[in-house]
Amino acid sequence: MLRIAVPNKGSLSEVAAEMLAEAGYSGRRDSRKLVHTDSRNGVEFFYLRPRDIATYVGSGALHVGITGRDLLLDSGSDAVEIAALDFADSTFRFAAPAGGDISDIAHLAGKRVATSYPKLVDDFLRERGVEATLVKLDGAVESAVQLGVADAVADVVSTGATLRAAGLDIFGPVILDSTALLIGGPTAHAGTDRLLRRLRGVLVARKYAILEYDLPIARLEAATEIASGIESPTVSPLKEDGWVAVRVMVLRDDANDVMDRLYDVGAKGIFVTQVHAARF
Ligand SMILES: Nc1ncnc2c1ncn2[C@@H]1O[C@H](COP(=O)(O)OP(=O)(O)OP(=O)(O)O)[C@@H](O)[C@H]1O
Ligand SMILES: O=P(O)(O)OC[C@H]1O[C@H](OP(=O)(O)OP(=O)(O)O)[C@H](O)[C@@H]1O
Ligand SMILES: [Mg+2]
Repeated sequence: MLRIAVPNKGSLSEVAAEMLAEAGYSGRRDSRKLVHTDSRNGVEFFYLRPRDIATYVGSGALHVGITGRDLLLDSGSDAVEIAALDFADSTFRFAAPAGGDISDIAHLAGKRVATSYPKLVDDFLRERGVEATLVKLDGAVESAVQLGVADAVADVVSTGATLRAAGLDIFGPVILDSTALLIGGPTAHAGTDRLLRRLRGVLVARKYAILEYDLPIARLEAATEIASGIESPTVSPLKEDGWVAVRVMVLRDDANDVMDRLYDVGAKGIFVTQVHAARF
């Protein structure tokens, strides 16, 4: 069985569970359950704290796992990235009181920096020769400055709303661009490729739609320039002479714009349908 580590709590857990369900796996029904076997698909899910997932996978106890790049790097584990999963995008940044005297990483020398990701921050500052004191907190790091336990923070930033509310401004270089990942470790398993193909299928199904239209064959070049598809459009003859039916994948976000442009080059009966699952 392929042994997969999945987040049991926090912002990654729900999206990861949805993605696995869309990929055809069964999941736990009871949120207190720590292990779930999907025997039909030959996989066993272990529900673990996101922060611990890289440790389990890096040690070889579990074959693969879903976690954030920031958590992977902070763990110091030997686990490696297999694929990005297109959710939980964030940046990892320094922030300090707006209008204060810390606006560059050099200003952190001798200061206290609060973070939940001490290895990530320590590695970053050490490489740049900045000696600061790290204050390790579990969460809600943005409050550390107001509460007087730190002079600056290093934390996950998505919209920036949490920092703004705490009166903090981002400064310095981006420490890391993070996203949710499928990670792997030293224990290879033949089932990993199938899992990856399924997860990629979910990403494609979420991102793309199927566009179909009829077109005078003479306009085919112009139309395929507008929508060229992932590989190549499928072109079938229509009963009416000189016309073809075209089927092509388009980015969902572009679908309406592409439809307008195809209409302008003479396409008729243009419609878009949703992709429910895909394999590439
Ligand atoms: N607001 C956010 N937007 C995008 N990704 C986020 C956000 N907050 C946390 N993450 C990502 O989620 C992962 C952190 O997982 P974690 O379980 O700590 O989430 P959490 O929601 O902070 O949970 P907890 O409340 O237990 O701290 C990291 O990879 C981090 O980059
Ligand atoms: O830039 P924003 O969109 O405001 O999001 C960033 C915030 O989201 C996460 O907090 P979370 O809710 O996970 O709380 P935590 O700090 O206790 O982990 C993260 O740690 C930041 O605090
Ligand atoms: Mg958090």
